[in-house]
Amino acid sequence: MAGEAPEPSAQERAGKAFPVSWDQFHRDCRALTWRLNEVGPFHAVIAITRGGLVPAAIVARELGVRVIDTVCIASYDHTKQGDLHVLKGISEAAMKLGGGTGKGLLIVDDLVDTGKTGKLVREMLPDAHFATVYAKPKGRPLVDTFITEVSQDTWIFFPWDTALSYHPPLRDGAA
Ligand SMILES: O=P(O)(O)OC[C@H]1O[C@H](OP(=O)(O)OP(=O)(O)O)[C@H](O)[C@@H]1O
Ligand SMILES: O=c1[nH]c(=O)c2nc[nH]c2[nH]1
Ligand SMILES: [Mg+2]
Repeated sequence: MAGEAPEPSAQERAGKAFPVSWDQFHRDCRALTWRLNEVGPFHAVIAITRGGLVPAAIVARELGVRVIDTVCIASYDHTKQGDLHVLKGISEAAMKLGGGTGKGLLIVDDLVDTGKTGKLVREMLPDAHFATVYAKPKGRPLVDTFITEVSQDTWIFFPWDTALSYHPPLRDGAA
C-alpha cells in the first residue's frame, strides 16, 4: 500500500555493524587455517558460493589443497533471506573423493547466521568438516571450526561488499 514503510532488511534489523577489512579477513582466514591444520589432511575444499570462495582460496593455499569444488546456493537477496536455491550441487569427482558422505572433505563458508545454508550443505556431506570464518549464535552449533563469534544482532560487512567512503564526524551526529 502507498505510504507504508518498507519491511526492514535483515541488515537493518541486525542493528550492529561489524565491518571487516581485507587485511583483517586475510588474518582471520589464516587463523582459521592454523586450527584446521590440526584436523586435516583434507582431500578437497568445498566452497559455498559466493561468500565461501574467498576464504576457500586462502585456506586451500595455506593447507596445500589443490582440489576445490563449489556448491552454489542463493538465499539472501542483498539483505533478506528467502528460500534456499541450490544452483549447482557438488561435483561427482568431489563426491567420490569424500566416499559419498564427505569424509576427508572441508566445507568452507564466510559465515553462519541462521545456519540454514550450512544445514543444507551438511545434509549433502554429513561426514565433512565444516569451517567458517565468522559465526552467529544460531548457526554456531552447525560449525566444526570457526574463528570469531559475533552476536545475532550484528551484520558483518565483508570487504568485497563495501567501499571506502566519507564518514561524518561524531560531533555532527555520526553513529
Ligand atoms: O546461516 P544463513 O542464515 O543461511 O546465512 C549464511 C549465508 O548467507 C550468506 O550467503 P548468501 O546467501 O547471502 O549468498 P552469497 O554467499 O552469494 O553472498 C553467507 O555467505 C552464508 O553463505
Ligand atoms: O554480508 C553478510 N553479512 C551477514 O552478517 C550475513 N548474514 C547472512 N548473510 C550475510 N551476509
Ligand atoms: Mg553465502
